[in-house]
Amino acid sequence: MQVLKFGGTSVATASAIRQVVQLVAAAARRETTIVVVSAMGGITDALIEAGYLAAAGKEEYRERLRHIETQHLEVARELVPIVSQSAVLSLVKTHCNEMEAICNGVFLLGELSARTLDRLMSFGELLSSRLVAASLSAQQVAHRWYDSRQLLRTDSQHGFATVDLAATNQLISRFIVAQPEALYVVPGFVAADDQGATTTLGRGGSDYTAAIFAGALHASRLEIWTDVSGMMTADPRLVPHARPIPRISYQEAMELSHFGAKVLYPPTIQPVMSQGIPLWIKNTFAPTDHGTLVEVSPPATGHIVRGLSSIGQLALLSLEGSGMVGIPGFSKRLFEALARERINVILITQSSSEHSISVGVNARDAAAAQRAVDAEFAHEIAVGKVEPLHLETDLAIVALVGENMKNHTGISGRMFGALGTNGVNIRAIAQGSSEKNISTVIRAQDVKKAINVLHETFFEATAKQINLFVVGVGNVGSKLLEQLARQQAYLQEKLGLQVRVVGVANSSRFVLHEHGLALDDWKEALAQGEPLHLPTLVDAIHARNLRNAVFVDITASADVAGCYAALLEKSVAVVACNKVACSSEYATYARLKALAQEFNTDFLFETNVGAGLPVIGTLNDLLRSGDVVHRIEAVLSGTLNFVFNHYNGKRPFAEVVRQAQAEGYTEPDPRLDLNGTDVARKILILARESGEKLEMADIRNVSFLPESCLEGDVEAFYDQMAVHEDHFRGLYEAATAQGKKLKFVARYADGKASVGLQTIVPGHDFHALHGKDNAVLFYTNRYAEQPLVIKGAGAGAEVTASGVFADIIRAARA
Ligand SMILES: NC(=O)C1=CN([C@@H]2O[C@H](COP(=O)(O)OP(=O)(O)OC[C@H]3O[C@@H](n4cnc5c(N)ncnc54)[C@H](O)[C@@H]3O)[C@@H](O)[C@H]2O)C=CC1
Ligand SMILES: N[C@@H](CC=O)C(=O)O
Repeated sequence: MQVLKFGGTSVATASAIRQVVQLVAAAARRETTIVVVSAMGGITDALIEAGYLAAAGKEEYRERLRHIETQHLEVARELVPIVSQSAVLSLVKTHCNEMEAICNGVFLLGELSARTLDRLMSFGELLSSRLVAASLSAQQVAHRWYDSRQLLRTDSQHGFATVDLAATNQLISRFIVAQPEALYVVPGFVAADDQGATTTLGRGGSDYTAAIFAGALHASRLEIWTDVSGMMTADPRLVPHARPIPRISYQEAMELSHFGAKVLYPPTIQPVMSQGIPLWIKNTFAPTDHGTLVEVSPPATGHIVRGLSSIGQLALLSLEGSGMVGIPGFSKRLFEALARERINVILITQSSSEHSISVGVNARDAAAAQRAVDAEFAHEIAVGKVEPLHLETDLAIVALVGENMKNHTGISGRMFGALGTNGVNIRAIAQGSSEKNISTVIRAQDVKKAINVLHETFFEATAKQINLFVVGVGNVGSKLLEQLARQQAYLQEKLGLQVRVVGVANSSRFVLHEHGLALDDWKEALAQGEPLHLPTLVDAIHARNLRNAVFVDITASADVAGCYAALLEKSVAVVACNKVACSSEYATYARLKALAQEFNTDFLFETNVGAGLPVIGTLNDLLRSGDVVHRIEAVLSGTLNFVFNHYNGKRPFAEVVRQAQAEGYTEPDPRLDLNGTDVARKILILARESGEKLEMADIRNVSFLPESCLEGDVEAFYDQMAVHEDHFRGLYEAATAQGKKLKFVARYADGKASVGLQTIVPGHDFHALHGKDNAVLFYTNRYAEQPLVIKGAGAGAEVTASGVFADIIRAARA
C-alpha cells in the first residue's frame, strides 16, 4: 500500500492532470495506491475571497464563483472526450451550484461562520479530485473515488479541526478491507465531525490527509508530489544556489517545514515518523529527479547543516522588568494570555537574568498580543514591576537546521560570525537543547543577505560572493578592473570567491548593477549611468544591502573619503587607495579604524604607503607580534624618485615631472608630490600605524620647490618650474659634485617626523634606488642594527591596482 499526494500546481491545468494520471497509473501497477488531491492552485483562496465578499454584501462574489466554475469546466472538457463529458460536467455544475447557494445565504445573512467557510473551502478538493478521477476514467485506469469526509473524523473546531486518529484509522482500514481496489482517489484537506459537518485540516492540510492515510494503512511509502524537486537547502527564491536535499531525517524535515520550507505541511511528518514510513518529496513536472527522501537516519553527507529556513512577518514581544526576577509564574501568565487569544508562539527566548522574556509571533497577531499581555500585567505595569510590553515588528527568523549540529562545536560561532561581518544585527536567538535548530531573529530587510551568507558559509565552500563598489576608475581604478576581469576564473577556482563589480563611479557618473557589471564594457555602462551624487550612491549601497560588500575608493577625493564612516557603520568594508582619510585629523583616522572593529568589517589601506609594496601589512605584523618601532627612514615618493633618477641637468626638470605624471606615478594633482605633501601623508600614516598620535601639522616638511611654483594652477606650476630650471640644476650639480644622489627622504623617530630632500652617499640603502622605487627601513627592537628593508616599485597603475586587489581579497576572506 502506498499513498501519493498531488499538490495544487500538479492539478492546476488539464496537462498537469494528465501528467498526474500517468504517474498514478504507473504507481497503481506496482502496488495498491491511494491518491490524495489538493485543490487546483489558487482555488482555495478564491473560495475564501468569494465567501468574504458575500459576507460583506459585495455582489462581486458571483463573478469569483463564475470564474471558479469556468476554470473547472474548461479543464473537464479538455480532459474527457466529448462523448463521456456529460457526467463530469454535471458533477462540476452540481458542486458549483451548491457553492453558489452557500454564498447566496452568506450574502443574505451578511455573516460567514467558520463552519460555513469550511463547507465552502471543501469544494476546491472535491472538484479537483473529481477531475483527476474523470481523467483516470478517460484513460481507462480503474479506480474508486471516495469522499474523505466519510473516513477522516475530527472535532468541531472549524478552520483548524483536530483529527481523532483512533476513529479515523479504524474507518480507513475498515473501508479498504471492505472495498478493495488497486487505486483510490480521495480529496485532501476535508474531513467531518461526528455530526457529519464538513471540517478542514488547516491550509496545506492535504499533505496531512495523505500522511493520515499512510499511517492508518501502515503504507510502504508516502509520496508528496509538488512543483519543486524536493526540500531545498534554502528558499530558492532567495538563494539562487539552493539545491535539493537528497535525504533528510524526519526531525530535520519537521524543523525545516516549520520554518518556512513550504513544500511540506508540518503536521504531515508525525503520522509517518511514528512508523518509520519513508516519505518522498517529488516533482510532478520532473518525475525522474531524485527528490527528497525523508527517513529515520539519512547517511552523513559532509554537511553538518542540512538546510536553512526563514520565516518572515515576525513580531517580537518582550516582557521586561526587575519585578520578574526570581518570581515564579510570570511566563505562565504571559503564555496563558497569548493562548487565550489563540496566538501561536513561534519562538521563545529568556535571558538567564530572568529580567526579560521575548516571544516571536506572527506580525498579524502582534497588536492583539500586545493588548492581551498589557491587560494581563496591568497591575504590575501600574506599580512599575514590569514595563508595558515592548513590541518590535518588521522582523524575520533565519534558522540553521541539522541533527548533526549537536556533534559539532563552533556552528553557532560560524553562524554569528558570518552574520556579524555582514552587519546583520541579531535581535534574539533560540536554540533547543536538542541542537537541531539554531534560530536567529533579524530585521526583515536583512533576510536575503543573511540567508545567502549562511548558505555560502555552510554549503558553498567553492563560491563566496563578493560585491564590489569601485569609485574612481582613472589611472589605477581602470587597471584594477582589468586585473579583476583577468582573474575572475582563477579567484573562483582557487579561492572560492565569486568577485562581482556591482557598482562603478567616477567624478561625474555612477552605475549600479546588482547582478554584476560586465567587466568588458563597464565604460559604456558608466557613460550611461546616473549623475554622481555621493549621498545617493551611499544610500543605494545601503538599500542594496548586499552580502560581503566592499567599497573601493580609488580617487583622491575628500568627499569620497567622507563616506567611509556611513559605510563601515553598515558593515560595508572599505578598501582605500585614497590617502585623504588616513592622513586627515587623527580623530577621524582613529574613528574609522574603531568603526571597522565595532561593525566587524575591514578598513584596509595598504596602498596608502608604497603602492603595492607590503609596507603597512609588514608594520602591523611586527607590532602585533610585540615588536616596537623606534625609527623609520624611507623614500616614499615614486614620483620624486623617478624625477631625481631621470633629471641630469640637461633635460628640463619640468619635462621630467611631466613624464612622471604621464607614466601615472603622480597624484592626480602632481603638486602634492613635488611639494612633499604626499610623502608627509605617508610618513604620518606609518607613524600612526606605529602607535603615534601625530597630526599633519606635526610633520616637518622642508620643501625644495621655489615658492612661486605653488602659486596658481597646475599649468602655472609647470611654467614656474621651467622658470626656476637653474634652481633645480643647482641642486643636482651640488649633489653630483660630491658623488651623491638626491632623494626625498621621510624620517620618523622619537615621536617626530619630517620629510625633505637629502643628498645620499654611495653605499646607503637609498643610493641605488632605481626608477620609481620606494624603500622603507624599519628599525625596531628586533631589527635594531640592520633594519628590516622593504623595497620595490612604489608607484604606477599596475602595481597600485595589484595592492588594492590584495586588500580586496583580504576583506573577502576575512
Ligand atoms: N598612481 C599611483 O601610483 C598611486 C596612486 N594612489 C592613489 O590612487 C588614487 C587614484 O589615483 P589615480 O588613479 O592615479 O588618479 P586618476 O586621476 O587617474 O583617477 C581618479 C579617479 O577618481 C575619480 N574621482 C575624482 N573625484 C571623485 C569624486 N568626488 N567622486 C567619485 N569619483 C571621483 C575620477 O573621475 C577618476 O576616475 C589617488 O588617491 C592616489 O593617491 C596610491 C598609490 C599609488
Ligand atoms: N604619487 C605617489 C603615488 C602613490 O602614492 C608617488 O609618487 O609615490
